[in-house]
Amino acid sequence: MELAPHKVETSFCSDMATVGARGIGIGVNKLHPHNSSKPTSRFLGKRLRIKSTSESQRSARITSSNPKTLLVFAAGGELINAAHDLFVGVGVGLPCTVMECGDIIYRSTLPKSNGLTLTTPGAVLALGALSYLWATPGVAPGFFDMFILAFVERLFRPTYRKDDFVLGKKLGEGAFGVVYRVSLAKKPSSKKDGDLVLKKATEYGAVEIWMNERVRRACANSCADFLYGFLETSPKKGAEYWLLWRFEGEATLSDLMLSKEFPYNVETMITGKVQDSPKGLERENRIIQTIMRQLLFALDGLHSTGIVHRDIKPQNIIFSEGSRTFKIIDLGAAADLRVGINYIPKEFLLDPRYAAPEQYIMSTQTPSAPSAPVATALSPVLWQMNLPDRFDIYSAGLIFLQMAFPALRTDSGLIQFNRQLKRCDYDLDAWRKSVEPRASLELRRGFELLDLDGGIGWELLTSMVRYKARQRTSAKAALAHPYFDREGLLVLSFMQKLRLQFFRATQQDYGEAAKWIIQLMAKSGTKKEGGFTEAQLQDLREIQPKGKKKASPQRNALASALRLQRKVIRTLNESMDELNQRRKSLWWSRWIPERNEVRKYIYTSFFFSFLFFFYV
Ligand SMILES: Nc1ncnc2c1ncn2[C@@H]1O[C@H](COP(=O)(O)OP(=O)(O)OP(=O)(O)O)[C@@H](O)[C@H]1O
Repeated sequence: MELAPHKVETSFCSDMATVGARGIGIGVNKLHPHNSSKPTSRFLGKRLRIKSTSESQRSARITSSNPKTLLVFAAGGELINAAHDLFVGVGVGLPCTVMECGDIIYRSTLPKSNGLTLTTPGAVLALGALSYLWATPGVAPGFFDMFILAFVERLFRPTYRKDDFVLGKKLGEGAFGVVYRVSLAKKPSSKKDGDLVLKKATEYGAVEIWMNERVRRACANSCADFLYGFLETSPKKGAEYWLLWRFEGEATLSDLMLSKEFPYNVETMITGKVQDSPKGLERENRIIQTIMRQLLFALDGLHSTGIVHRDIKPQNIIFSEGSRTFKIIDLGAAADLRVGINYIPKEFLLDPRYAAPEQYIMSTQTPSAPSAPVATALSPVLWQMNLPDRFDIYSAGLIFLQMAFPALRTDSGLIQFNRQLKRCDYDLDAWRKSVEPRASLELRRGFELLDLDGGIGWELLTSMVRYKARQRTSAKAALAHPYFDREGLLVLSFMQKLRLQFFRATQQDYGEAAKWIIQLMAKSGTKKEGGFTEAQLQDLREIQPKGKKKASPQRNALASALRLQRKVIRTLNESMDELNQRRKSLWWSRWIPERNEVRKYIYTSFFFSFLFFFYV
C-alpha cells in the first residue's frame, strides 16, 4: 500500500542498542526498518527519526539514494547518542526497551520520549565510573584540588620574601637542605606568627613545596603547618627553594624515645601535666596506643590523598606543642601517586633502618610515571596493583616495635633486629620464637606489653610488619583495629568482635586461599559433581598449558584469562614507557611562586577573567 508522503514518518531502529547485552560496545553497523522487510531505498525522501537529545539530530531529511550514506549518517547519530547514554545512564538496553520504535506507518502518533530512561546497566556503569574517579588516590578530588582549590588558595594566603626573615638557631642539616628557626623581621602581630622554621633546600625543595601544599589543602593536621614556599635565585648560590613552616615544637619522637622516661614523658606532653597514677605496663601500653593512633591517623590522611611519605621514622615525627599531637615532617622523599610526582620506581631515597623489604613503593615492572593526565587517569589502577601506602605501614610497625622494646631504640639495636628478622624471612612470629627463650628481662617485658588484652597489640604489630606489602594492613584498617578500643579484647562488644574477625579475614594471603579452593574442588571433584579431576587440577597448578594436552573448558578459560592479563600489562607498560621517552619537565614546579609579586597579580587577573567568562 502506498501512502501520501506528508503522512508518512518512517521510523528506524538500529541494531546498536544491544549495548545492554554487550557492555559498552557501540555496535552501529546497520539500520533496519522496524516491522518491515522492505528495502532501505524505499524510505528515501522520508524523514529519518533517530533517538537523540538535540532537535537537529532528532530529525533529518534523507537525500542520498546510496544506502551506505544512509548507514553512515545514522551511525554518526547513534554514536553521539551512545556516548550521551553512557554517561547519563540512559538508554542502555535492548532496542525496544530503550526506544519507542513504534509502527512504521503511524510513527508520528507515538508519545514523544522524554529522553531520560534510567536503565539498570546504565546506572551500574555510571556508578562504576564515579567509584573509579573517587577511588584512592582520587582522580576527581585531585582535579578539583589542582585547578580550583590551589588557585583560590594562592590568591588569599600571605606571601613572604627572603628579606622578611631573621635567621636563628640551626635545627638540622641534611643532604638536601639546612633548617633554621627563624622569626619575622617585622612582626605585625607577634602572637599570630610566633616562631617559624625555614628550610633552604636544593632540588628536592620543589617536590617538598608541592607535597606540603597538597597536604595543607587535603589533610592539614597530618603534617607540620606549612606556610609558604618559593624559589629564590641569587647569582652566588643559584636556585634555592625556601620553605616556611610554623614552629611546632622542640622534640621529635626520636628525642622522646631516647629519654629514659619514655613513654611517661610523652604522657606529660599530651595531657599537659604530670600524672601521679602508678607506673606499669598497662599505663605504658595506653600511652603507646595513643602515639600509634596519632601516627596512623596522620598516615591515613596522607595516603587517602595519594601521598606516600617513604621516610617514616621517629626523627620525622614531631610533637606539636600547639595541638598536643604528633605530626609528620620532611616530605622531601614523598611521592604523589595521584599525578606521579617524584615517583620513580627504580630509584629510592630511603633510610635502610626503617625501609620495607620491597624497597620500592611500586613494582619495578611498573614504568615511571607518564605525563600527568595519563598518570592521573591510571592512578587508581596502579594504586590497587601496588598498594604503595604499605611501605609507610612497615616503617610505622618498626616504630611500634621500638616503643615496645627499649633495646631496639638505638641504631645498633634496630640494625641487629633487622638482620634477625631477615633471617626469619620477615616473619615476626618466627623471630619471637627464636628470641623469646633466651630473652632478657627487658625484651620479655616488651612481649608482655604487646600480649596485654589477649595479645591484641601483638596481632596489630604482626599485621603491619610483614614481608608482602599486600598482606600488610592499611592505616585506615589499623585505626579500626580493636587494639585502639580502650577496654581491650576481653570486653569487646559483639560488633567489635565481628570487626576483628573481618580484619583477620582481610589479612589472609589470598594466593594461598586460591590454592586451597582449587584443592577443595579437586577433592570433592568427580565429573558428575562438577569438581576438578586430578588431571585438570594438575593443569590448573601448572597454569601454563604444556605441549599438546587435551583442552578442557576450564583450562582454556584460565589460559585465555592469563594471556589477556599478560597482554594488558604488556600494553600498559609499553605505552607508558613510550610516553616516558618524551622529555619530561618539572611541569608542576610552575605552581611554585618565585620571589616577585608579579605572578600573584597574573594569577589573580587570570582567575577573575576566568570567572567573568564563565559568568558571561
Ligand atoms: N615545623 C617544625 N617545627 C619544629 N621543628 C622542625 C619543624 N620542621 C623541622 N623541624 C626540625 O628540623 C629538623 C630537620 O628537619 P627536616 O627533617 O625536615 O630536614 P632535613 O634537611 O630533611 O633533615 P634530614 O635530612 O636529617 O631528615 C627536624 O629534625 C626538626 O627537629
